[in-house]
Amino acid sequence: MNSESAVISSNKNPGILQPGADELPIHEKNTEQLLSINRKMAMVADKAKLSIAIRGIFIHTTQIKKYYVSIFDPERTSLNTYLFDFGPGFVNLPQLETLLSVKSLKDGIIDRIMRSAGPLQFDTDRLVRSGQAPSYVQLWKQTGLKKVIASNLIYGGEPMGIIWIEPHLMNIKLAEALCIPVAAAISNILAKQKIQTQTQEIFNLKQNLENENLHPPAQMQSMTNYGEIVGSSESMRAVYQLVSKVAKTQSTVLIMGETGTGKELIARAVHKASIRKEKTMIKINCAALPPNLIESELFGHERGSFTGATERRIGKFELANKSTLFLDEVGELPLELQAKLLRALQEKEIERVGGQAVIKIDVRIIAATNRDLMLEVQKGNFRSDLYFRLNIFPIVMPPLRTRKEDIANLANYFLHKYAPRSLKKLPAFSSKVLKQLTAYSWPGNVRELEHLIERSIVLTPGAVINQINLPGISEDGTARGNVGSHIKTIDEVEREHIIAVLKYCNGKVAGIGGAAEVLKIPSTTLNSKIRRLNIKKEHRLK
Ligand SMILES: Nc1ncnc2c1ncn2[C@@H]1O[C@H](COP(=O)(O)OP(=O)(O)OP(=O)(O)O)[C@@H](O)[C@H]1O
Repeated sequence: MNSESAVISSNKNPGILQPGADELPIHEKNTEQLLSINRKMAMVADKAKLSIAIRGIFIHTTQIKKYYVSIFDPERTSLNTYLFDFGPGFVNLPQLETLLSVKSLKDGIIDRIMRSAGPLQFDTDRLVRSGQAPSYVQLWKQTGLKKVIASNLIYGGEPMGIIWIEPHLMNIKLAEALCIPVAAAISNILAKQKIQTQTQEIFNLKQNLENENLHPPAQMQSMTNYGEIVGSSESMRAVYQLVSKVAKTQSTVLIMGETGTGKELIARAVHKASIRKEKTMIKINCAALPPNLIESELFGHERGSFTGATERRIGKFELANKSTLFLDEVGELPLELQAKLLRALQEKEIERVGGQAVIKIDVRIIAATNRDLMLEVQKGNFRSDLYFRLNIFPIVMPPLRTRKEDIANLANYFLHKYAPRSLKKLPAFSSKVLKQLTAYSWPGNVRELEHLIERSIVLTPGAVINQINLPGISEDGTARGNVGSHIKTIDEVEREHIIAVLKYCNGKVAGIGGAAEVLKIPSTTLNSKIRRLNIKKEHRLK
């Protein structure tokens, strides 16, 4: 039976040759061939080697001259050419790859192959003559592919693609048998590629992360590297730079700035970024204790060294050994103790009160003050030698009024910090309030802002904070004269309070839910106050 007689064609499926008629029995030679093919395919590690292996097998073993492999896209809606070899005359035709790709799988050929349990053989001329041939079949004709065997490439039970072979001297069973190792090899290569891509992605992400840690953007640095410190203004960025410069050294740091500007936070940031970070930073507030107790607090005392010293006590210097000692409000230290502190810093050793032994200490000092220490030196309140000893690496904290761009971020940060504590849903600031916050001069700096936000969360009934009481700031958010220079009269305070309550009650004076009820005064009294304090209708509404 010759191959021509194998063509059984119907009007329904023109050009499809039914398998069976031109098959030769698989004899021993074929089995040998298959074993060798399997072995070769198992060694293949990449696409180039696969191409060489297939060519070797096809051309030398089965004399196939033309073949190509198409692979489904992940959604299985198109077939893309993965590999093709049409012989020496076609190597310089890269467009073949595109032309052989298939966009619609329901073209009467692909869908049929996908449904078929085994390979199918196609007759190019018949398909073209039928007038229904897709463009890639036209290409078969142009490239001299007279017949094509197409077989599903299945791996792990999943269709991967199709292999198209010019069946020179090949029976269809052998073609089918060939597809199994080819599918396995392609699947291995694709899996390896996927792992390589993922490994590269992970490597890139790690690289990005390392780069970010080395050169963090300003906002990230303010929010993450230094933990709970908020602020990305230029002056705060300058502070972060100083922190990162000094942290890794052993230098004494002197942090200066008004009260509430975050000096302690910065001291903690320096400690946390230093090599001493594993040990707790020890803090002493030099203003919080009477002078006679500070010495014992700093250096410790022996039992019986003074009245009330019933036990030996370890001082902060000893506690801070191998760590950091934060001397807060160092400007308040009495002169006599300044001399003892200076000695401890110079000699790196201390003596407990009432003790004889000299104790070696390895302590890093960070001091903070809201005083102008140079001025205190001039006034004779602070020893100049101690000042110079402490002022090795100064950091000056900017007051909040000079970095207004940080106010909204700080306010939101405190909102997130305190709203959950009062079991409230996170409220938002009205734009009027944000304007007021920005206009205010914040003499108590960040601490004042923090307390105000905490209070406002408690006092705000709704989801929006649209009322905030700031001295010297008018309703529209503009500054009213010099902050702090104006002391409010009782009438002013009363007027503001009544206006606030009227707004809260939507302008209602009397009755249930009216301002008089909230203020617990008769509505007649409230009305007379409204008249006397010149509160107009427009003041009462939000
Ligand atoms: N940049 C900031 N970001 C977030 N919170 C801040 C910031 N600055 C200050 N705070 C908060 O404000 C409060 C006061 O800060 P801190 O105690 O560090 O100020 P200080 O300058 O040491 O004050 P004082 O001189 O009165 O001791 C603290 O609750 C602190 O957490």
